Amino acid sequence: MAMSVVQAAVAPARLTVPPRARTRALPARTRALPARRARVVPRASADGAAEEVAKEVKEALDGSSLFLVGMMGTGKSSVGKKLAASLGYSFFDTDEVIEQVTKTTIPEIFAESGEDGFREIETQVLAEIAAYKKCVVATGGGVVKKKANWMHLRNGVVLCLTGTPTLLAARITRDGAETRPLFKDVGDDVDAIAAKVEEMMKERAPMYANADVQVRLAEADGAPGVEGETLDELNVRIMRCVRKRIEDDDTKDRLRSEPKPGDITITGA
Ligand SMILES: Nc1ncnc2c1ncn2[C@@H]1O[C@H](COP(=O)(O)OP(=O)(O)O)[C@@H](O)[C@H]1O
Ligand SMILES: O=C(O)C1=C[C@@H](OP(=O)(O)O)[C@@H](O)[C@H](O)C1
Repeated sequence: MAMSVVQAAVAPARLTVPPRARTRALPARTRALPARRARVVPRASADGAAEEVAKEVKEALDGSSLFLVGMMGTGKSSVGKKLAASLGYSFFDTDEVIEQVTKTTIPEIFAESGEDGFREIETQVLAEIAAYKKCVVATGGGVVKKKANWMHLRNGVVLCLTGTPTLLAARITRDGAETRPLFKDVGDDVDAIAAKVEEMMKERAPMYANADVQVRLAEADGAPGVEGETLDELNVRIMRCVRKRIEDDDTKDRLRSEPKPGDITITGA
């Protein structure tokens, strides 16, 4: 049998999770949760809490995957690995899989095929990953822009990480803006990067709002742009948010229910 792009890209040990049944993978948006405003959940102490909350979230998710969306630098890849470890799920980073499959870097794909070329590969990779259960998937920041991608994201619970442009710009600057092709003309001035982040956030806000769960990153009191939470604390807080959302809505029913009109907003798809 021909290998899928995902199978070709990841180690066999990562692929012990059986593909989800066809009937669950196909219907677009059929498992959407209604749109919800951001919920503030108190800061979490990571000490000893991760295991307990992970057990409850795992039960509540009942095998559904968790898709992380959000702007560049919100930490989807970093915290995604922790979430997967806590839940005993497989971890995928769509950007990483794209680079493994194409044997090219993301900046090179943008340079050679433009953003449209990159988005085509991104959709193909997302479609394959979404066919598996029990995965935490860190997506690229622009995945929300394409309508077709939501069909795949809706195979699981979609969680959006948000942060201030100042915090995200500080992180992007630390990493080096040149690693992110959409910032290639902005330079490495942190204020210019923050302005660009803000502009992109405005454009994408209606699409990020479609996520089932919204989690806002913490900043240190009175120190904009300074981290206010460790990754372990964020990991626990995210799991609490997911658990709360699932409990509120009795996801066992909701994840399989028909969406209501207005559940999903896509612009520029
Ligand atoms: N909670 C955190 N505290 C400190 N640094 C973080 C945190 N989360 C992410 N980072 C850092 O921010 C940068 C962007 O994180 P990354 O996971 O690559 O984001 P994304 O995948 O959303 O683009 C990385 O350098 C990462 O180490
Ligand atoms: O926001 C975007 O459009 C993009 C975000 C990047 O991923 P991260 O969000 O993981 O940095 C990567 O997919 C590409 O550079 C485009």
